[in-house]
Amino acid sequence: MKQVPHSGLHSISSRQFRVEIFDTRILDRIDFQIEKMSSPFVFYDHESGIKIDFTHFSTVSSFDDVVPTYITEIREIFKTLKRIEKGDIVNHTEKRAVDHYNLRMSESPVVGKSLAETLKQWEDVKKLCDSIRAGELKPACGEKYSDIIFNGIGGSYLGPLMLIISAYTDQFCSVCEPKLHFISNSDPESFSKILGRVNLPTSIMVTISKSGSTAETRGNMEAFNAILEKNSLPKGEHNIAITTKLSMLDKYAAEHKFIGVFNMHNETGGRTSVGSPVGMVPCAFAGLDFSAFVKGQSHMDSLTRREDALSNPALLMAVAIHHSTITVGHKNMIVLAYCDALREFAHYLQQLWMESLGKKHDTAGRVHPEGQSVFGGVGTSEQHAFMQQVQQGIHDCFIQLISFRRRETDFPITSSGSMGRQLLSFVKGTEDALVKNKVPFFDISLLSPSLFSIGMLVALQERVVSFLAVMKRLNAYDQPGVQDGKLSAKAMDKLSLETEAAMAEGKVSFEKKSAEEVAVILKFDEVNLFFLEAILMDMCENIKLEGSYGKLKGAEMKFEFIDGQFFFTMSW
Ligand SMILES: O=P(O)(O)OC[C@H]1O[C@](O)(CO)[C@@H](O)[C@@H]1O
Repeated sequence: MKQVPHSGLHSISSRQFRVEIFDTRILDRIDFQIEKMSSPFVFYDHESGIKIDFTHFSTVSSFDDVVPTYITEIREIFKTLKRIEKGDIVNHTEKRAVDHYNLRMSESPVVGKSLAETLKQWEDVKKLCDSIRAGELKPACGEKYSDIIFNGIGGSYLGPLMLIISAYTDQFCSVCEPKLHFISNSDPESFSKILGRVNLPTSIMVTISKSGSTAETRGNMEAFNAILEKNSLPKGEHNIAITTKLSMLDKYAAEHKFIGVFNMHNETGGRTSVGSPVGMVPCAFAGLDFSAFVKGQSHMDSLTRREDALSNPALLMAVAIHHSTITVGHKNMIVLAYCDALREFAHYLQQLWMESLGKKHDTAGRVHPEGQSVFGGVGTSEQHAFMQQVQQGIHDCFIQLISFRRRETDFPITSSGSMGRQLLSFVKGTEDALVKNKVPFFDISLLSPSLFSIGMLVALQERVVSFLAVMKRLNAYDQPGVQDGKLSAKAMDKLSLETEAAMAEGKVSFEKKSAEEVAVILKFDEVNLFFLEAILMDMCENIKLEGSYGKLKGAEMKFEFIDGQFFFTMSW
């Protein structure tokens, strides 16, 4: 194993590896050129200042040993990369191309999709949002719009939230004007709290949904619009939509004359949509320069498109991670970002990585379960949470540490010199402890948490995920598993409505009946008792709550728990 000194890495300005692999599948000889690397273990980009240090990714002895063993996969990676950029169908499950890289390419081969087109769309978005922010566009009451509620879930929520938190931390609601709010879940309690904070006549709900039919998002919009109606406020003035053309939401927005509709492409996946209007509109309302973000993505893409494998940062990361997972079996990745600006970054990555790489089948349709669990948060806070297990408990993970080298502000602190220097001590202190405890990690550092840097980080992770998917032979761009829960929730919705209707119809009463017996009383032929019992329990708790069981007004319901079973009583 090659020994790399703890500090003072060797400087190799230009080195060539000629690699011959005695594998009959490989017909040509491949040359790897290392140019801008100070060592095979450190990647550094002079232009942006991003540095990725693999020195302590101990499951990889050296890239010049390990990279050549993945030549077949690397060839496939570059073939796929080109097919993606050309707009070929690469998501075979959904039969569509994948265009998030094209949206930020200076010279994209796909007509109508490029960095220039994206920046043009950004100008349109900004125009509308700026006129709302400046009070040029006002609702009927004549006052300036005061509150924007972003409504979306998964990729239609995590990216926007991450961008806004990166600029304002979690204080965004009190800092931004208009005030910004997020609703994602179906959660009546948080929805009610948001409604309590906003001034309804000067509020806008921005509904973000690629499909335009996601149940939670649709439900939140419906509830908001019902409240507008109750208050005699027109829907159009208080709604903006971001969706694909002709989706259910798009049609609804046209019908109700929403003040803004911004379309995203069918080829833009939910978890990679932050570079589309999904990220633009939140940035515009928050006064953030989205163009810097997308230019950061574009710059990173130029680095991760490099075919000289050892100077392509995403390829090095993908090889290191893939090698580690197949040789040691590390299935957990912990992301620790040492900066409050990246508070939501690990959460964002969780969807990007796990929805993309957690698959049952490979691209040939064979059952071959894969996955990469992602956990994380903000360092140093997480050192006081899960780092005990990571350092000394089971060795089932590798770590990504992310930090920034330049500060805009600092405050003196006796023990460390300053607050910023204390943070650095914690980054390096953690790394030293990881080395001592033999936990592999790589360290990414950038200049400052600007939108450009965050764009680079997002694009880097997207590319690593794309590359890993090729190495693991899976489709990174579909998510059939998410569908399972969605379909079951739909079935539960149906039963819930049927139960309410059947009870209301005959003003049904019963005493001390099990869910199974209630099903017989309601004349349900085939019923999922697991669902029915949950519905009956919910009725017991909420039957009198306004807005919950409208048809059961006047009914009383209670349950008893006898000998390990629930029995229900209903009366009117
Ligand atoms: O933007 P939509 O269509 O509402 O979907 C939201 C999220 O739901 C998913 O389809 C499944 O979780 C994600 O891929 C997507 O980000």
